[in-house]
Amino acid sequence: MERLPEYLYTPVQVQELDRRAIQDHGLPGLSLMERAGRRGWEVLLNHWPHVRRLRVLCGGGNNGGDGYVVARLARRAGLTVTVQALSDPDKLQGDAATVAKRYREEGGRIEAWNPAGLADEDVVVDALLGTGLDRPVEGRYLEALRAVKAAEVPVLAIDVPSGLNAATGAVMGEAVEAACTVTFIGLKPGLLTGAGPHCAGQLHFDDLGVPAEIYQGMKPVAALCREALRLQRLAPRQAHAHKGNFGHALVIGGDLGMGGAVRMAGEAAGRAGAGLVSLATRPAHVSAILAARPEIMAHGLEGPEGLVALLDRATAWALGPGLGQDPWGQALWDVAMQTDHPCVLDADALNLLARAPRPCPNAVLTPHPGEAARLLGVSTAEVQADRLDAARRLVERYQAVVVLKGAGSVIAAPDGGLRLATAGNPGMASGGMGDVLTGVVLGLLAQGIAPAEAAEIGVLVHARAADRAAEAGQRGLLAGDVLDALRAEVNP
Ligand SMILES: NC(=O)C1=CN([C@@H]2O[C@H](COP(=O)(O)OP(=O)(O)OC[C@H]3O[C@@H](n4cnc5c(N)ncnc54)[C@H](O)[C@@H]3O)[C@@H](O)[C@H]2O)[C@@H](O)CC1
Ligand SMILES: [K+]
Repeated sequence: MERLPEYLYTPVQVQELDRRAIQDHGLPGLSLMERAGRRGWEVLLNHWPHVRRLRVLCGGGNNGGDGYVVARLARRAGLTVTVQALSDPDKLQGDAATVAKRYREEGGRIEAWNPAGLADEDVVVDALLGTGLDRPVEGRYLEALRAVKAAEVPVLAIDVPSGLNAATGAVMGEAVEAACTVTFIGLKPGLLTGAGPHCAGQLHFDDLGVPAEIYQGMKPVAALCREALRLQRLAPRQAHAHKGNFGHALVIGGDLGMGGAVRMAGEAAGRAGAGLVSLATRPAHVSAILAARPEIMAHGLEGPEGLVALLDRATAWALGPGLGQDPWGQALWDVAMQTDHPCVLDADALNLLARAPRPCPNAVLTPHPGEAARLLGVSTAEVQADRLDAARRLVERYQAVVVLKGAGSVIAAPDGGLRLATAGNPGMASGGMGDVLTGVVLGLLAQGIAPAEAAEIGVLVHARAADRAAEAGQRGLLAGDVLDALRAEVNP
């Protein structure tokens, strides 16, 4: 992926930035639009250097205006260009009306929307709706979005894939699934989470040359996970380091039949650099774990007795992988939740927490959308409709650092900080991936990294390792493959 700016702004904020650039800094809106269209055209040529036939679908606002600029440049370059307007082009206003006129003055024609021949185009430019989307798509727009999808033609989306809510990453009825998107002035969070990564495809950014001052005083709604933080916190070790410097990680979980989860979390904690790793699990799992991973100290527990001593020795602990919600897991939960070392709560620990909500100021919670829904008492669809807001509400309710997993993981901290991960891939949708993330975050906590930073770095390390492991293919990627790839990511 292209290098993207660190800070994210909502569509409404981007419209305000746009206004500042034009009104406060005297940048003509028309030159911004011309530059947006030119960047669109450049990205298009870069992706599809052999394109001959182009369909440009233009909406009735300024996003459509960007489309007319692309169309004009494509005609000049000798392409066969069909422009179709979804709203009456004679009702265009301002800069959009001007660029449509320029397009016509060079001999370009504007047709009404018509799906005929769509599948024969080399590329479709989606200039229907951008940051001005304010309601679910319906009518002609809906028909067009469906026809584009059905035609299976590659799409370049201008600014935002039409129909995607760029604030939240939710689909407003129907949305374009673009091969790539070129977005302007501010990176919008909806492009990076929920349905956003799927709809946007490869993301390109251009600030349209607006001066840095316009961003001043505008508080970003979120930011990307910091690569620089990963490099800083995972700097090379000192030559005289010993294992006591890197903490003792304890993973609690693995009820009968679920020993794999706790073992993977433990291994991940070790791969993330914890000095020592202990597991507290059902006695039935101990010998298999020791045979496979003799570096780990595996303790068999029939009940909570003995857990206090293990917790006392740990620098940080994680509860949840394979824990179950039966009396065994519940009893371990009751004991562990008395201690105040930094911890990770995952899987069934989150389900137990949802049953008896309480503040967890030392914890990192790592829910997937279903667990997040239970923690908030809402549906999974409601969580996915606005993942940033769901993460924020989880922080408020549980006073913990929260990692809301799923495409575009969101990390939310009690200080109000929101971070988004751009690394990761759909190969990660397989069993055990969450256990590995739990272990990575735990391993970082054990080394003394503060919870919010451990969550941010942990998500980055985990996703980057998954991307590395997926070089051989996403389908069939196993959590164990990600485990194997972790070491390269914690030694940057
Ligand atoms: N000078 C500027 O303002 C610039 C604007 N830019 C482009 O302009 C876009 C924003 O322009 P606008 O504010 O005009 O907004 P849009 O072009 O995104 O859309 C606004 C129009 O769409 C309608 N609309 C909203 N939701 C709809 C729906 N669900 N179905 C059908 N119609 C719907 C609105 O009523 C309005 O008429 C950006 O995304 C970007 O592409 C760029 O050209 C950069 C410069
Ligand atoms: K668009």
